[in-house]
Amino acid sequence: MNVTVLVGGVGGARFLQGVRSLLGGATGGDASKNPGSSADTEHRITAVVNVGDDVWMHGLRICPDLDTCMYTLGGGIDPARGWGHVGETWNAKEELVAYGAQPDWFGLGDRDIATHLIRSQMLRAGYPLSAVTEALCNRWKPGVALLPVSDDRCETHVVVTDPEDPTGEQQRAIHFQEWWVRYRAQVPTHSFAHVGAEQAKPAPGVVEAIESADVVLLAPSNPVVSVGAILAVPGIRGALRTTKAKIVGLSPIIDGKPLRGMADECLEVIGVETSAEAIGRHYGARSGAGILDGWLIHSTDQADVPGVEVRSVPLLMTDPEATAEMVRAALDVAGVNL
Ligand SMILES: O=c1nc2n(C[C@H](O)[C@H](O)[C@H](O)CO)c3cc(O)ccc3cc-2c(=O)[nH]1
Repeated sequence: MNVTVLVGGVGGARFLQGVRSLLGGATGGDASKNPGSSADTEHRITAVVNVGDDVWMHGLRICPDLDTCMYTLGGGIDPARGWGHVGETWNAKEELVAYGAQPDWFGLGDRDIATHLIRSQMLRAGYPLSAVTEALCNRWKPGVALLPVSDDRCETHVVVTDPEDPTGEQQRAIHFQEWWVRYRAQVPTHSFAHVGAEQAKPAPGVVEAIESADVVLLAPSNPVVSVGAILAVPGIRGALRTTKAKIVGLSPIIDGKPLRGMADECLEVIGVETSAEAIGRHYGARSGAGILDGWLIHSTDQADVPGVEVRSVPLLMTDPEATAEMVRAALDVAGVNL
């Protein structure tokens, strides 16, 4: 069975652990990566990963969502932070601060820098991000195929009231990372822009992964800056609207609020209420103008999403096994009983 998952940051990576735990994590034909499964139960898992958070910093290209998925599935993630390496040190960052180098508000770990050096070197040599990601995954062996949604630059920038402007009247666009890390979204925020989206194309294999899937899952990632940024790449929404696969989303809202991250701040900016129902309606039914066939919500939330089958199950990703049960429920809504 082919399962394709649209994922963003920390929540998305945790969700992928559950998908891999349930489906064994072969990435197509290589049973050695999936010992114990026979060929006929081969499952292919493809993650289409957000690149909207990607940023050039200190001359290095940083891809937070791809790296968080790669480190989480590869066993190198710092579980408390949810990003970056476990056992990380920060000497290079301290040296940069000593030089007065800006930005000084972004945590570049020494081990993490090796990933960015390899990636930046390969990008400068002309390799597309998808090839770079494949090369990095040869080391980390995530057990699922990690595809950037696009090889093109398609960064999320945020229009805010300029915190440096004493009059409080100036607006300016800052990179998502500055909004997220430096300001923690605590500045008056007006809109998001997916810079470069108009010219961006889906990366090789992405449309194919959606069109050839038996099931497409929307991870419980941030619906605006993760899933929304993926949908902003021309061709993605069209592939979702035409695939024969059932599309099932999982709500990132538990008990009316996001578990981590700042989905509520992001949703407020685009005028969507922070509720399982509002997000389900925001994604919309595929029988209408939207992309959902099914919508999983947490057991204590309610949602009526016209044209979409709603199922209420525990959505707390306490460990890969609990997440695997969420995935099982999502596949069941898609009509796949494992
Ligand atoms: O809150 C923070 N998040 C940091 N993150 C997380 C990142 O901002 C977010 O996880 C994603 O962009 C949102 O999903 C990093 C992720 C990386 O891959 C590399 C470096 C960082 C550094 C920080 C940081 O200093 N502070």
